[in-house]
Amino acid sequence: MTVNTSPAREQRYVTLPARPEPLRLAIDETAVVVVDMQNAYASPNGYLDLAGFDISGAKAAITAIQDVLDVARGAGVPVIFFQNGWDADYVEAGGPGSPNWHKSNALKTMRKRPELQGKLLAKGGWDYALVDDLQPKPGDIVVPKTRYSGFFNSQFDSILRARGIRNLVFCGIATNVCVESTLRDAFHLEYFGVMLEDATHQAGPDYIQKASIFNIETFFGWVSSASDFRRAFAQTEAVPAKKDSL
Ligand SMILES: C/C(=C/NC(N)=O)C(=O)O
Repeated sequence: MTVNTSPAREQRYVTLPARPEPLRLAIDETAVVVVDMQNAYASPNGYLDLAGFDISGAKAAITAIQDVLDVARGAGVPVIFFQNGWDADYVEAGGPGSPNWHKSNALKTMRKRPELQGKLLAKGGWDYALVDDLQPKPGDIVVPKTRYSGFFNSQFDSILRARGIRNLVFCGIATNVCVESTLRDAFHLEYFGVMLEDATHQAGPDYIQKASIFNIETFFGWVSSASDFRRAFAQTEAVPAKKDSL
């Protein structure tokens, strides 16, 4: 039985300009991760907007992500969408025994405004849906999640390991919550995480975006941009397979 399903073949690499240093990535070991680009986080009258967060940067992030996905799909890089939320009865959100019940601003907003009950981040509803401008295409993967980190209680790690993915390119909303939480967990699980800063938007004031960027480039991973991602893939390097492995 042959266990390794990838035959020895040419390896393709890109060198992504990044801080604190450029990253040379094997394309076959890389995935793009789109975090929670749902109406809840990126549309007027979605959860973040209703909860009083400034979502004015979401439009620019959507445009940048569209460009990143265009490049990724063209290069055969897997695209993985996270979709954050809970069943319509909010059982998955956890009750008063869960810190999530106390910290989730979506749950708190619904308790404050009972007319919103059942609307925010509920599976099947408009708020939970991915935004129209970033709909998955055939071959993309959608991973539901119920907490900030995409690794927690989800299929994400198994999906990555089964495909030999080691490098994760992050975009989405919110930089300082689900993007950073997932990238931190990626670091602890030995994945290389890079965030495309202009393809993200924070939940909170501008300094929060800067704080996340500092954390990521100093402690947990690398920071690059959507335009550098495109430029890097325009200069793909092919390394022929070694003769003795043919
Ligand atoms: C504040 C918040 C952020 N989520 C995210 N996708 O980063 C939440 O879900 O409450």
